[in-house]
Amino acid sequence: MTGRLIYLIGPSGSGKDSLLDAARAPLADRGCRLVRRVITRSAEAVGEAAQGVSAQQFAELEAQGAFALSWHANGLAYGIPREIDGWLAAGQDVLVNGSRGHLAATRRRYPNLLVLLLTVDQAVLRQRLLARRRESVPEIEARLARNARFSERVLAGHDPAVRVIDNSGPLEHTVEHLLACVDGQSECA
Ligand SMILES: Nc1ncnc2c1ncn2[C@@H]1O[C@H](COP(=O)(O)OP(=O)(O)O)[C@@H](O)[C@H]1O
Ligand SMILES: O=P(O)(O)OC[C@H]1O[C@H](OP(=O)(O)OP(=O)(O)O)[C@H](O)[C@@H]1O
Repeated sequence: MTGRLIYLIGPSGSGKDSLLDAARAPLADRGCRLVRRVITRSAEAVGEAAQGVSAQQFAELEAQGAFALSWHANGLAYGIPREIDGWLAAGQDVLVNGSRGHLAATRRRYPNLLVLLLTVDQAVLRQRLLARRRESVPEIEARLARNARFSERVLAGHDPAVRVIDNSGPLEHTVEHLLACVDGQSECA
């Protein structure tokens, strides 16, 4: 049996990286793999266990077929290494930090996708992005503006394959909710 691709999406600053970091050990206990993304972001700014590459290196990797999924957003290019297909074929679940903008394309390639949508109160979101200090203030404003294109469209569908996880409260609660979703428990709304 093939594994499930679990696609974690949500606004910039909603806590995707923090959640994946905090859930790393319990996910590993469940045999769920996390994949290291390839991003055209400078190594100092990466802030997650990602491989930083130049735009040219990214294009070369993409042309070589190194990515199972890739997209452009926020002035950056992001790639999900093709090794996830081997893990899925071997029956392992794989959780990736995904893109709302690339959701439809990801679904076409992985129809049985489980989508986890991480949300956070809008005011909290701005504060968290500013406190993170990874982007400049104009870049943060651009990321906040990008949200308007997605959140309602994704939520409005009432799609049972999209599970909503709120991260406005303590991260430990969000980790529990994530694990309940991965375990397929009914309290994962
Ligand atoms: N539940 C939480 N409570 C308080 N701060 C959080 C919580 N989750 C994430 N953060 C903080 O919010 C900021 C954005 O989180 P991050 O994981 O980088 O989000 P994303 O990867 O979705 O952009 C980081 O500074 C992080 O430490
Ligand atoms: O289509 P969207 O849902 O807007 O997502 C676009 C990209 O932005 C996020 O990455 P990035 O690590 O740059 O930002 P984040 O950590 O602040 O979410 C997310 O993981 C996607 O790769």
